[in-house]
Amino acid sequence: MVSVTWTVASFSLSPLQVSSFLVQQMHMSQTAMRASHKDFETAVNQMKLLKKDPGNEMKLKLYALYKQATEGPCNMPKPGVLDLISKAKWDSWNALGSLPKETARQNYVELVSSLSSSESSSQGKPGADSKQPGYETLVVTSEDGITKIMLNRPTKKNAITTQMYQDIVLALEAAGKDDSTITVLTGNGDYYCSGNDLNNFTDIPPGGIEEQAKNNAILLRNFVGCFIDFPKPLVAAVNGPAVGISVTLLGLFDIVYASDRATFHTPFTHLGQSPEGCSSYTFPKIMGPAKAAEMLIFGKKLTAREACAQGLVTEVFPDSTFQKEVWTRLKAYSKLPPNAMRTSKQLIRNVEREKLHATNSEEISALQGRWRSEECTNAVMNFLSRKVKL
Ligand SMILES: CCCC/C=C/CC(=O)SCCNC(=O)CCNC(=O)[C@H](O)C(C)(C)COP(=O)(O)OP(=O)(O)OC[C@H]1O[C@@H](n2cnc3c(N)ncnc32)[C@H](O)[C@@H]1OP(=O)(O)O
Repeated sequence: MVSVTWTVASFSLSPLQVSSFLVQQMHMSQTAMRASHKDFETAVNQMKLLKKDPGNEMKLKLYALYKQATEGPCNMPKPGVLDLISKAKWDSWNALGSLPKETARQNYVELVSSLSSSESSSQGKPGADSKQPGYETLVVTSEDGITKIMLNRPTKKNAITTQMYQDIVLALEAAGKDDSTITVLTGNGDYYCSGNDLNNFTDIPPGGIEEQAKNNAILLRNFVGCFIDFPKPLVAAVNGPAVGISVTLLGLFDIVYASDRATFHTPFTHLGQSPEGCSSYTFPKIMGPAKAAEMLIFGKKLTAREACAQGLVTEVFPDSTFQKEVWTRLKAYSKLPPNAMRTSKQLIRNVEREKLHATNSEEISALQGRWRSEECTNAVMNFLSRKVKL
């Protein structure tokens, strides 16, 4: 797939953010010393050396300032509303109005300089997203008969990128074949997972939204299929709030342990979308049709205790002792005879395996329609431009 992105001084831009910051930029440096063309060139090169992605909002600001500094006020026709990326670029640049080129240059230089210094001062600090060799955004460890797959984008609430869907599939395939007896999925940081990374929708291939919907459908079918067919006991350690697909998938796990800080939220309607992860089948079966409808159609958010009362969660632990209690329990389970555990899991799953795959297919064809809809496009745009927070 060729992703439609912008490259400004080595960073690809794929966001939707129209920030009032851009307007503030117009006034920010009017009294500051003017940056020379050489300072500007140095800043452009400095951007190439940054190790950390500065985030979509910042990339948009830089894009707009760069264009203003090099070409002057926005002179392009306004793109159509469905051309999300071009529209966001246009909005950002256009918001700079008649900001003089020299001021834009100065603001660009200051912004890059602040990025460089915050990067050098935060190097090695805990809490930042870190990359493990092999996987971009997962940490996979195997110990005491347990393979742990940890989502590792804490600064983005562990939102699942396209790459991450593929990495999770690879990690599950490997875990299914390794020596461990139990596999655990969990999140790093304060969130378990905030669901699909909504920026995935801005990565538009040459064939446009149609092709994007087809690619997402293939990705999702394979991803959910892996959970349906996972051969060993699969446990979710829900360490914090869970949103979207990270909630719906829970119906395919064998055990779900949750911190009492966790919440369970499936805002599909708000996003102009429909349920996935086989939840249109598993949720009514687990909690009854009325409770399932309130979650899946109306986006009702459940606390951990409510989710437990409704059968989606196996057990809730106080957040302060969550890790200790869960891992002690799992270590004991991992010593049980592995083949007997696998056989029992397979027997339970075989009863409804076909039904689950059929549900997965049906949900995905409904979603393909949703992804092409204006309701979905507008909702995603709203989130990415921060007009609403779910
Ligand atoms: C291709 C297969 C498709 C499968 C479809 C699946 C359906 C779903 O999963 S639907 C659910 C999608 N998820 C959401 O709608 C959640 C969106 N996020 C939020 O509402 C909020 O971020 C939050 C409630 C999760 C957290 O709010 P909080 O104020 O605590 O933190 P923020 O400042 O908003 O987040 C920090 C940082 O993380 C970015 N981020 C968080 N979640 C997502 C996400 N799902 N997609 C993209 N980005 C996300 C957020 O933008 C912030 O980034 P910046 O620091 O760069 O602003």
